[in-house]
Amino acid sequence: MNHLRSLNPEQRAAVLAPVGPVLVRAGAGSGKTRVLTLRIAHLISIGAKPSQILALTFTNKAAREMRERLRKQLGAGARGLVAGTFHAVCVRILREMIAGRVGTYTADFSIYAGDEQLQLAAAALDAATERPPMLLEPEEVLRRISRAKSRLLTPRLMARFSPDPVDRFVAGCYRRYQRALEQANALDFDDLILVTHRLLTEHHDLLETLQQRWQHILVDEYQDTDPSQHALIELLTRPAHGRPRSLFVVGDGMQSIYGFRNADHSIINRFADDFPDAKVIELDTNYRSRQPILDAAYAVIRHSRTVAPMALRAAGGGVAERCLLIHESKNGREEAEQIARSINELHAQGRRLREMAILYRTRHMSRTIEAALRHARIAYNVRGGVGFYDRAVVRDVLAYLRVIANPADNLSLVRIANVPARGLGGQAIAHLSAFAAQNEIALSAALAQPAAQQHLSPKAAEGARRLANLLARWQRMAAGTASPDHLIADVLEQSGYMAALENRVSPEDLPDARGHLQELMRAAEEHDSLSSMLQEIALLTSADEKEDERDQVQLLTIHAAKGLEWPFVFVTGLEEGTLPHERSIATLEGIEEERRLCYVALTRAAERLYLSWTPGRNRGQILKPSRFLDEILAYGRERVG
Ligand SMILES: Nc1ncnc2c1ncn2[C@@H]1O[C@H](COP(=O)(O)OP(=O)(O)OP(=O)(O)O)[C@@H](O)[C@H]1O
Ligand SMILES: [Mg+2]
Repeated sequence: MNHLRSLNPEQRAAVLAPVGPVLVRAGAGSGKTRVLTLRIAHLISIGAKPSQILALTFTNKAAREMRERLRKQLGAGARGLVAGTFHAVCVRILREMIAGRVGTYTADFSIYAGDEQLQLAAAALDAATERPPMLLEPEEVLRRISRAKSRLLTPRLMARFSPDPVDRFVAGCYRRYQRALEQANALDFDDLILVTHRLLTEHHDLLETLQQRWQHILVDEYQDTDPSQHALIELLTRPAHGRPRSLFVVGDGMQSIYGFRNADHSIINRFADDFPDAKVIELDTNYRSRQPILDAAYAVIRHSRTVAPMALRAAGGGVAERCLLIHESKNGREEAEQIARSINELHAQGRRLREMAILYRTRHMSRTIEAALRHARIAYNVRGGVGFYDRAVVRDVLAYLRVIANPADNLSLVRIANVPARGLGGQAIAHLSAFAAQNEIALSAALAQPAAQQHLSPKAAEGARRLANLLARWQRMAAGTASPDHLIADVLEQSGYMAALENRVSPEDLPDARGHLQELMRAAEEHDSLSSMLQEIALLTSADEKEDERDQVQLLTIHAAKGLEWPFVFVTGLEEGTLPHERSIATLEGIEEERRLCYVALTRAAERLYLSWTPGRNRGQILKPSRFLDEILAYGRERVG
């Protein structure tokens, strides 16, 4: 492999390490992802079939990039390799293996996220018979359920072993929430991991099948795995048939930023304890950033109390001037205008817009920046804005499709029951739902039952019959040869949705809404089956969206910037209350995570890092510069003085 020559000795040692548990632990930009990709090429060169390799990444985008790189290196030799997110891989496993083994689930289960989860959590909370020990919002209930799931706790274990009385109360909600999910033949995101884990611990034959299928597992961004993901990896890589555990993980404890999603950054530190024969390799040369940028990152992370900070050495010499610029503005608008000016300067010097990124702590901060960029006529792309699939009309059509694919999906049916209006108002739906619950059938099945229609108004009964007939028609189409885009066209036409679109959206949004529906059909053309289309959409996360090749400045949250790099990076909002975020300031754990987040932000830059702050971001309040900014300045003074 001639690309091995371009590696430094530690990187090469990692790529060529004997098969076994290997951890590459190293700071930002030290080539971890690159080493992981080359490790795959190495495994193939020593006889592994691509189809025996499973690469787990954090976003679909990262997975796509990995497949691209391997295609370049290995050509057709990379075919069959599975690279995907934990969730995507678990969906594949579950579609293949869940039916008949976990409750009443079938292979066509829906995946519930966001709103749908919240609705079920709210219903589970409402149905509680005991009084909660404190005022609880559905969001908080959901957070606690999610946390329990990430630790592989069932409702029973949560009720029995939680030291916290609130958690013991939530365990009851968790049980009801889970029952509602199963009735809808639906899983939430955490279930994808949890249920897969349960399936594989309870069915040894299935575990063996998968261990046979994937003999080598690699994980990027390992610091952001949660305990359930870790347990799943441990299970899948258990030594079997005399083969050693082939597990190759790369990560950086300093970049652990998904604590709010239950990631546990101590997992990476325990690797050598969990796998006593592990080989641990550290890399210390940074190939991405110039030294002053790395010094700024170190100035922040060296104060961490939870990770042992490592200083980073820049490989490249070259100019190290004007790598770090700090700017104070009067308010957020002026900060944004200053950024626009800097971008125009760089652009005038011949740099491309896509070499620049603007990072911010919270999503809403993009609004002011967007206004300034529009005003300065600078092309930009907001990653993770209101996603295409979050738009109301798109979600309506998807709800139709989900009921067609999974007739038990009650929430989706409720969404579209009266869209367009067909006499099935709130009361009719409540009545039908009660009937469905009593008879233990799905809401979609209740629609067609004469006994259920008896107590409806004639108009509602007629609406229910019509909808039931339509659903049956579409289910036949989906089971037959109709392609997903044909099916969507038929749904829009026959349901009357298209004709009634004017009632659904305001006149000025109408052209956009039509455009979105067309776009959805285009997306559908790329799939041969309804279920493959729905699956891909369910797994899109805000961090990944389609790559856009146009020359545009990239706008994104720091969280979404993980693993990426640009020559010029603007990190905005270095104020107390913004970064660190005010919500996190009160606790040590909170500040620690903000510190790591800041480290991630700073280490995205290769050539030049622009830091900005303003005391006047929030009206009626004067903000102080971020402690992280103070630390960067203090470190600079220390080194000069
Ligand atoms: N030995 C090397 N020689 C030249 N360039 C390298 C070498 N190793 C890595 N690089 C380059 O350095 C940059 C950072 O590499 P990579 O993205 O793999 O780092 P990373 O450790 O995964 O970073 P992060 O922690 O941000 O995910 C990339 O542009 C990569 O191509
Ligand atoms: Mg990486």
